[in-house]
Amino acid sequence: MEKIIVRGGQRLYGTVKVEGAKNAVLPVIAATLLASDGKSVIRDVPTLSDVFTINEVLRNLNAEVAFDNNTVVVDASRVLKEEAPFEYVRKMRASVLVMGSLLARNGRARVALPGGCAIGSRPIDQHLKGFEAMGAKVKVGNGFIEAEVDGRLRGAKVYLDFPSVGATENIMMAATLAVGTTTIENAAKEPEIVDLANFLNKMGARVKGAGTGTLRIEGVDVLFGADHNIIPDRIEAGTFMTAAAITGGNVLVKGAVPEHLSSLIAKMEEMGVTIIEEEDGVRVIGPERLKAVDIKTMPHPGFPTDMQSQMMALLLCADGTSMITETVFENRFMHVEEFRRMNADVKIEGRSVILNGPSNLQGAEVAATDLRAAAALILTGLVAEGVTRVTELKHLDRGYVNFHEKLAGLGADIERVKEADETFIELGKYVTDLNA
Ligand SMILES: CC(=O)N[C@H]1[C@@H](OP(=O)(O)OP(=O)(O)OC[C@H]2O[C@@H](n3ccc(=O)[nH]c3=O)[C@H](O)[C@@H]2O)O[C@H](CO)[C@@H](O)[C@@H]1O
Ligand SMILES: C=C(OP(=O)(O)O)C(=O)O
Repeated sequence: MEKIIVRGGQRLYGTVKVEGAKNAVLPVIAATLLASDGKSVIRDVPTLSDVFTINEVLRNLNAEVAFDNNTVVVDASRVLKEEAPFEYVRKMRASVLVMGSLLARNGRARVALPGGCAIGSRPIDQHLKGFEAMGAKVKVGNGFIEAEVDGRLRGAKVYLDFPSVGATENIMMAATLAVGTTTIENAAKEPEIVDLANFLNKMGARVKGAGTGTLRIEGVDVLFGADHNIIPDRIEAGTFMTAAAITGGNVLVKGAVPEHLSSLIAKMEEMGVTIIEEEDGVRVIGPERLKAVDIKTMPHPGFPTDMQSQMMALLLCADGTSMITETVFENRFMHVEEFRRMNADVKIEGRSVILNGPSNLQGAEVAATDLRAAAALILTGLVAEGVTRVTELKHLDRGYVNFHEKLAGLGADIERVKEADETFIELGKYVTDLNA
């Protein structure tokens, strides 16, 4: 078993560079399946386990995929298969994003039911509602969702009950090759939706309104491979901004796009953090004392749920009482119990969490419950007294490239070890002490 070991007490200084966005690259790679002609070249791709998984899903569907030097090249011009099996969907829910492309290309898609995960039940009813509105027949059985259409999908009006990111993406991809025009009302407005729309338009699609609540997609007959650079990861950027703030440090987060981070910047400023927009990123200077604030997660441009646990780490260090309300996922507080193991004064009340800060944080052995919780526990370890050991790093690797190395580059006392290595290191220290 691998662990990250953090010894608290170092302020972070320097520059850290963000990678391409996980949540942009996964739908973009799924969209490459729409190109029956030509190769797609996707650049600034982070080397995350989720990217390896989506690449495997595509290979399994008979696409040719190469991944080297942060660049993914996809040739999806061969006849595609139609099934995404459970072994991939189980590893990564975003595998369901191939459904829209497959349905549009093949007229048929069969994808394993994703089921729930650590942050909520996460149904995909809104995705399916969109496909049905476009003329697909959807059947659920034996652990699979099957969608099929006679001939081509037809443009339709789709109203989403909630501005779901995945449903907006899946329906948008399906609509690009439909006959006629599709409108998606109450669409998600996340920067990753805009990135996907830009990629689709480069492929020859006609998508308008990305970034607003109404998307209009005029179907075309054929799409072509295209060349695209993925936007910077606003959640990775926000995580490093939090690392700077929590340690009272001074860090330039290179590549952070302020317009993608406006709710986080506003909340950090309310807490007394200095944020300076520089030419190539965002500089964060942590204050001596942080102020308590209330936070409610919302769809973009509201406060992102993917920053909720990192912000919880920061609020544990603030003076006074804070409240965090989670409105996007019904069960995204699994990390609270882990924070409590670090002596955090935090309790859950319904869909909110109440924090009385500053907590007298102490190092402990804690387990990551999802990828953002993994990052948040490590951030807490940066300021806790003593040693924090974080396990279940498979979650971290889904969303962060070389997280501990980037933090070490900023001055954190952090290492990643295998359990056997740790015993060896401890033994080494013991022998050194004996010899002293
Ligand atoms: C790969 C990716 O991009 N993941 C992001 C994406 O996930 P994802 O696309 O899964 O998130 P959604 O926006 O779809 O989900 C938001 C809420 O809507 C509900 N819902 C969603 C679809 C549906 O058909 N029915 C339904 O009820 C979900 O259970 C959840 O409670 O957006 C989330 C919300 O910003 C982020 O936390 C994830 O990091
Ligand atoms: C919840 C997240 O991702 P996913 O939707 O891929 O589980 C996340 O990135 O925080």
